[in-house]
Amino acid sequence: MMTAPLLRLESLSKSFGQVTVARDLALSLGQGEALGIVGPNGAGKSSLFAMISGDLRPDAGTVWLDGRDVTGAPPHARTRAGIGRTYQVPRPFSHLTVFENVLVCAHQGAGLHGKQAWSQAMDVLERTGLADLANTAAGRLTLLQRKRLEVARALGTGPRLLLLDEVAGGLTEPEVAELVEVIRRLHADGLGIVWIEHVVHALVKTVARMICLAGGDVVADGEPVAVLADAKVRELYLGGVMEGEES
Ligand SMILES: Nc1ncnc2c1ncn2[C@@H]1O[C@H](COP(=O)(O)OP(=O)(O)OP(=O)(O)O)[C@@H](O)[C@H]1O
Repeated sequence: MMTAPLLRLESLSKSFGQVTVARDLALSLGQGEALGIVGPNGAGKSSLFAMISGDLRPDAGTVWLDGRDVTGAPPHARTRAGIGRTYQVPRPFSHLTVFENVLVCAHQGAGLHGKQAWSQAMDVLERTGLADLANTAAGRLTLLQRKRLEVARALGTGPRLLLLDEVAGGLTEPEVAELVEVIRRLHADGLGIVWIEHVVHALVKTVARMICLAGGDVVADGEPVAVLADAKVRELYLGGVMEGEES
């Protein structure tokens, strides 16, 4: 029997008045695949995540997870079904510790209790390099640590599909390299990943496939190097050089 794709978007459409964020969009992601998404500001990238995670209802079209139609499912049901996401603006519980923040996600997102929730949270802290900061209040973290915590909170919900929204933004080059290592390991462990990122070179080091979104549609889809060399993609970026690509 053929395995269903991890994620399939079929004829997805969404507009806010005159602004179209998805235009009959189709996309399929295999089990354990890592996909990068680039595209100019306002291309509809975050809106796409919102439609996958259930924060935004498409006007038309279907979202399939593991062959199941989840289009009508609310966000918490999609989290239970295996979709974990980060947000561009992280909002951890700043008065809670790093461990407690992830524990809440294991409890609420994955429905785990007691020892199971504890061991899931500890495992996630190890995988994201936050174990030494387990007892630090989230409000005291540096930007890199906050970005790691955002990934950790998404992982706490026990996803099979992880949606990363610009987690490398604002970091120094060595910090980007550290984050890339964390994400590469998650992917190597079999997690399906979709990563929206303006820091293009971080994507190139992590994913084997990239798409470029513009005007609510996929304008290029393929190997990262080929997508970045695509004439349509280069035209979308002023000067033809994308942020971070030169390094
Ligand atoms: N809830 C909303 N109501 C009205 N317009 C919205 C809403 N959400 C997004 N938009 C508009 O839709 C367009 C696409 O936004 P979106 O955040 O999806 O783009 P993006 O590709 O993620 O951009 P960026 O790279 O800047 O994060 C923008 O013009 C935005 O202003």
